[in-house]
Amino acid sequence: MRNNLEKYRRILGVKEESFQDREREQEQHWEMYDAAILAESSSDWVKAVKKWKECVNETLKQTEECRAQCVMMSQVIPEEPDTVQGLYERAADLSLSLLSCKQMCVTLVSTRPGRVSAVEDFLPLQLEHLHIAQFKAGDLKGAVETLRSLLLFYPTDSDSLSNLELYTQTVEVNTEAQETGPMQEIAKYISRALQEKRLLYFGMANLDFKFSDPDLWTPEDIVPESLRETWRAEKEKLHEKLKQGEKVEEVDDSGFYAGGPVPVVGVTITMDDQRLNGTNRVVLDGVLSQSECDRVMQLATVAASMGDGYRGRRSPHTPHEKFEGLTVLRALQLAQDGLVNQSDARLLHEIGETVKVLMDSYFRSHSVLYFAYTHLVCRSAIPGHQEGRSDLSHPVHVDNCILEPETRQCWREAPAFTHRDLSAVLYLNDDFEGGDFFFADRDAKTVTAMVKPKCGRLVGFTSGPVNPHGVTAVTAGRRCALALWFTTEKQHRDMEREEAEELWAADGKSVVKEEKGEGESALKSARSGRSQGKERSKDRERVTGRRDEL
Ligand SMILES: O=C(O)CCC(=O)C(=O)O
Ligand SMILES: [Fe+2]
Repeated sequence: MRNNLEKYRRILGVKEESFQDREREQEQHWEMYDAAILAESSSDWVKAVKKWKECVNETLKQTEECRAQCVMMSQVIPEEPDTVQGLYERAADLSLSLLSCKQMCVTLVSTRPGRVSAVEDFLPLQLEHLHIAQFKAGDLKGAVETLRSLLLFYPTDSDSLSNLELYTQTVEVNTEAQETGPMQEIAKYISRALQEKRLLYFGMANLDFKFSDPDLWTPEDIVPESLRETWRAEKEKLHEKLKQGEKVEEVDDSGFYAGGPVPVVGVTITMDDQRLNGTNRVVLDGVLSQSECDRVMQLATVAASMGDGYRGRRSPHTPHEKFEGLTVLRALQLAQDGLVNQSDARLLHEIGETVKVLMDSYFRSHSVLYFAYTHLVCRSAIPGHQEGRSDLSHPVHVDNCILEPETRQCWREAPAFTHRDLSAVLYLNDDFEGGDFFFADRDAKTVTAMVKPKCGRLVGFTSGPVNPHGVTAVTAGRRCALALWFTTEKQHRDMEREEAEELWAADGKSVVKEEKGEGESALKSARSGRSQGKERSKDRERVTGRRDEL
């Protein structure tokens, strides 16, 4: 649907005003939510405060709009039910249904469009983030107000109580700040919710009304005695489920198993799962010789200056760095135009073949592996833009799903490249500052392992939720790496790579260079080992799948 909308937008004569995206209007709080998380990840606390406040207000607004819809719907009187009900029962049923509809708005508003599960405790979660951001931004009065609002949801929460003590004892807090009460809107929200819940639970206990409470914070004393035992048991079950979710998440169900052989002469395993504190991760050294690194670096320099930047954007991740990318096909086209050496363009292609052999062998699986996307990427620090910088060169992410650090969930859905199964990054140099690769926990904060790039070092891992990762800021110089992704889904194989191979084949040269004992190459055994060139030319059919890119 979204893709179609984009297509219509591009049709000649269609103006932006022709579109009114009603769905987007209902998604604004998610945009604010994402902006707030982003601001937090770069420690921009002032912005985070602003975005969290907007998010809380928008969430309350969306809730009101949803509740108004319930009122509209309730004005249509349903037909006479089959069951024989007295007038009072019927009236009670209708008004309880209205209340239940209003309560369900919590679930609707806290479910991202296109997803099935709601973010539990959505409003308390936002308040939790907000008070921390306020504290960090130095707005202690705001932090006290937000924390007191959060305590209305969970009055006995020990973490919140000790935070409150910390905030109110901080020297800079004046009496006015100390006496700040909770936000009025939140106080009203809670007291209205409690009134409604009381009636709904009464209906459950006495009128056989069915109601499923969308909140985790509902206090026990709201629930009538007769329902308490079942209520407690259900709550216990829910907590158990949430805990289970946390436990199983570290199991990699990708179907890949680290620990296979490394069948390339000169390549050694430097770090395995154990050294990298995780699952399905590896660091290999000796994949490229120094002169190979130099040749690819040279290619990057020439090609980048030819303007194959990152689709006109300076950097997709940070304004403090310049980001340049080059694909195999683009390298070949530049070679055909005589702008770079044919042999260097070909080297880029061949390195990919070696990496594929290594990844395929080390991460054992029953599936056939295809290239999904390959590009050479350089990140350069922009001089004069490094002072006081606290962001990352590449924020913590997972390659094939959208990581939501607050809930520790990872959503395997667009715009993530969901078909990516294995990721590999092959480094080319180390003459820059910063730019370390790191694995992180799903909270996107706890670093579990660091890898320092250097020529010929390859970091490989499964592309799913067990392997969140990022890159620290490049604060001086230029850091280049060849990033490769592999897929087990044939329809998502890299058609651009095949196009490049066709061009080479048309030139009367085989795609994979024959082994001639080039002397310098650490790539020897691999390149001849596993070429799928011939196989590819057989299945030439066009795929309609989305073109892969960064
Ligand atoms: O350059 C690196 O070290 C990692 C890059 C990365 O994670 C990515 O492009 O997805
Ligand atoms: Fe990545």
